[in-house]
Amino acid sequence: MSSVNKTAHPFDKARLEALLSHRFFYAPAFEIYNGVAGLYDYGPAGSALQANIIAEWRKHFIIEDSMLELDTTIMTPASVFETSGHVARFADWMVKDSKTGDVLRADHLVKNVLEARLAGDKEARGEVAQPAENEKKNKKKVKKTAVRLSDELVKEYEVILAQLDNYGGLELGELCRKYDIRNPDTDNKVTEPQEFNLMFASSIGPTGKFPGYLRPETAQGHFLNFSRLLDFNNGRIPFASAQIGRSFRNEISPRAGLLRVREFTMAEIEHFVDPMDKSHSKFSGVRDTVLTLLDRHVQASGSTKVTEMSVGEAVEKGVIANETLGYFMARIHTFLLKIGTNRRRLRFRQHMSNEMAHYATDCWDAEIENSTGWTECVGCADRAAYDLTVHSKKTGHPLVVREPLDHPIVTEKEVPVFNKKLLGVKFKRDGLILQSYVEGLNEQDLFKMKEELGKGATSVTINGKTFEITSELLTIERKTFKETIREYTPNVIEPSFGLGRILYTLLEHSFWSREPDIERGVLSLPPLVAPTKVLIVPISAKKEFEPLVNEISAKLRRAGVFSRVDDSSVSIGKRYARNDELGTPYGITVDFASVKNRTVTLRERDTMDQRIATLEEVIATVTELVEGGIDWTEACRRLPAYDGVQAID
Ligand SMILES: Nc1ncnc2c1ncn2[C@@H]1O[C@H](COP(=O)(O)OP(=O)(O)OP(=O)(O)O)[C@@H](O)[C@H]1O
Repeated sequence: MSSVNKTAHPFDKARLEALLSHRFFYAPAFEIYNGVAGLYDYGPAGSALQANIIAEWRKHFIIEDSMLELDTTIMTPASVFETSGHVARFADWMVKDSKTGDVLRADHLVKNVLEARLAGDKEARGEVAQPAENEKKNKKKVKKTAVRLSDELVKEYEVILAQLDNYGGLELGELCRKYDIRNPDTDNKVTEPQEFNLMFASSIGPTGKFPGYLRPETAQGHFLNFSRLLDFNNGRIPFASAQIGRSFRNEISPRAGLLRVREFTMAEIEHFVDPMDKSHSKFSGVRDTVLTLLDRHVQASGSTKVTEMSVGEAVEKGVIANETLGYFMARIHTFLLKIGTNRRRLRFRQHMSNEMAHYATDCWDAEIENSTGWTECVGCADRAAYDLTVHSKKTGHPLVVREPLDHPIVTEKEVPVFNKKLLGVKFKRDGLILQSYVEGLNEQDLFKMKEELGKGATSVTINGKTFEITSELLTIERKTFKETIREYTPNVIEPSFGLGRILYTLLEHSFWSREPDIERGVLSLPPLVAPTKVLIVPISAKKEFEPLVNEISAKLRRAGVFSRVDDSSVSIGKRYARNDELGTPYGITVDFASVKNRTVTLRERDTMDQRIATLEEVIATVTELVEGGIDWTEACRRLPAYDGVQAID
């Protein structure tokens, strides 16, 4: 078996982008109308890759944990987002170039400028070599100049960068002034940060009187259907709902390809759990999963040093707030590795206190490193009872769990009992004021009143008016109550995935160029998610290959393996090179010997190793390879090597 050196050529973003565009993974939407920033169309390869990631997501999360899948509407009445807090708070801070009026996202501006200054300082100190040409191309960032900074300033910049997500508009404005942060494109000063709401506003119906928004996340659709979901789940908790669908955010300046777009596919889970018990029945199965963690205390100290820790230990030590949150972090980790994310480039970063939504109790982002730095690809938050509580309060619809108690709770209480007739006669309409006042008294005050009434009479003063109360008018009685139902609002743990970010970072992690020819790009996508699993390559387009090619296609189809035939007129080598760029892991070549002997060759993408065997053996092996039952080493053990010549008996 040949070995492969995937790092012989350093990562070259421009080459990857050219490949993705040329092979139509995705492209700017409305391109022939000059495109619109932040909107992309996926082509056949990108759509198939996304569909395969989604299919695995469904298996890994929905099927594994029997989640309840939903498909709720995108267009949402404004009242829903007023209640959820999105109308008031779903915003980013923007600044404008004081002369050109160009708009920039304030936190991104601070980050890009300070990072460029730190890089310039390193260069001035001679700590880094001049970047290679292709490294420069990888970073379409702010231009850096080799200027030496004081040690104090370096420390200050590092602390700011480690806590950037913690800053609001005021602080970002102060940073721009204090460190003279300007628009890097023009060197002009920028204005004070202003809030910009990221939701796309719309109007439902012809009157213009019914405002709506395109949803910026799928979550509200889960919360609004909570009662139905609970009912579907036979009134039992915990359970989780899941939804895969489009979301829309009017991002201020989307310039990072698929990493920041204005329309994207999300996959979200809302796990509803008892606030008194956030343990998870399957936690023991993930306890030993080791995660790379960057907790909030480390960030607060201005560092980005990560710790490797098992989920079990992190929950025990209180680093991760509870078992359910830990369970999902471990499952997210396993999912991302399964689809091909590089483990060394994956970490979980905890939100700092200001960064977290005010109602959330703990929140971790799965961040994936790529050519732009570390990018949040999955958010995993404990949203407490916030969403269900606010929607319930607004609509009057109870979004609660009612659970029969195993052991009813029996309590005794003092209860005021009025002689209603006498109350009306004596105090007329003010009687109601007195009644509600007395009913609102606590146990201790009622007890005191009872004692006084036992002596004949008492009095109370409400808003300056005194009420004389006799024991004929009011008695305080001790009554027994039996509670058989516990009613509570569940808490919600929410893993929220952005599929475009996961897909793009996966493409970066999979991309390399073959030695010695840098032009020969390869995408080493795992068979699980590769758009096409097997390429069938007849040596030429001659009619005599057709029956065998059709037979192989049909057999692979029957085995559930997605294949394509490439019988174009270019050389076999070129056809394989094209499919290496598409990430196709296996190729079956059909030649004259195949027609005669029913033997075909099987090629593996990364090593370019070739094996030879009968059509049936090759199909059985490739099916197992695609299903993940065996790896290429095992396939090599089973099938003899092909030395480049097929004997024709
Ligand atoms: N503009 C976007 N383009 C692509 N994916 C996005 C975008 N905004 C959010 N996502 C994805 O949706 C997931 C959940 O959204 P969430 O609201 O937690 O993101 P966010 O904190 O607003 O992201 P950011 O801070 O990067 O703007 C993110 O982890 C990310 O994968």
